Amino acid sequence: MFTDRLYEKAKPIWEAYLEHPFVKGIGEGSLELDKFKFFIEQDYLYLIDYARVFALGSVKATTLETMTQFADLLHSTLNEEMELHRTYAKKLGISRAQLENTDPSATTLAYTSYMLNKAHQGSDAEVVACVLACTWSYNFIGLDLNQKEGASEHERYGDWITMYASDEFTKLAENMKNLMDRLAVDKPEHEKAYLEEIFIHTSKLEYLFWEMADQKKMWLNKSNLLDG
Ligand SMILES: Cc1ncc(C[n+]2csc(CCO)c2C)c(N)n1
Repeated sequence: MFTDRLYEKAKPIWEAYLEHPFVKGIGEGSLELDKFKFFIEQDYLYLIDYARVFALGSVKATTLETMTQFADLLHSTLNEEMELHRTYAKKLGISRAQLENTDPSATTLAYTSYMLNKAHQGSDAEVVACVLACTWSYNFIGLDLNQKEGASEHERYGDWITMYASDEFTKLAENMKNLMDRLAVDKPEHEKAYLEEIFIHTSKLEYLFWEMADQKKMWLNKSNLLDG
């Protein structure tokens, strides 16, 4: 399967997610709230553009089945994924207006701009390659964290783990992998290599996103010259 090839290539990056202090902090329930708050705010902005990528997928789909699949993903992003963030934001004292008016960090801009660019330029297969690492890697992380005794019952981050490790979410990730396999199967090698490049770039951007949240980094690490 094409997605087996993608996984083999991305494996060192994906394994590094599990060792990342932000991800480990979610699993152990020890992550500082200010870092999680920063993540939720940036991720909300990310999700708005991510939803747009799914909308582009519906436009580019060549079968009604694929069109429906993208439309379902658009719906679940706006209503389930973003609802989890709205619920967390409420608990953290962030208003809805505040959520929508956050300034994007350099990493958020890089990631969303990259996905939108590749999705606009490409076909439905490139659209799936753009969004695959996000959905699949969150399920990969959720399932790993959920193996730890009591992790899903943690007061702070238990809901987060439960959502991404759920059967429903696992099925969503599986459906997306199947769609990638279906769309890639007849493509010539140079197109497969291009899809793989997008998958690796987005896998790296996922790592940068964890790093950004852990450091609460807007533009630069040590100076606030470019902030504000
Ligand atoms: C940086 C970042 N990457 C991936 C996700 C995960 N994610 C984005 S939309 C969606 C639902 C439909 O696939 C999921 C699981 C995230 N929240 N933030």
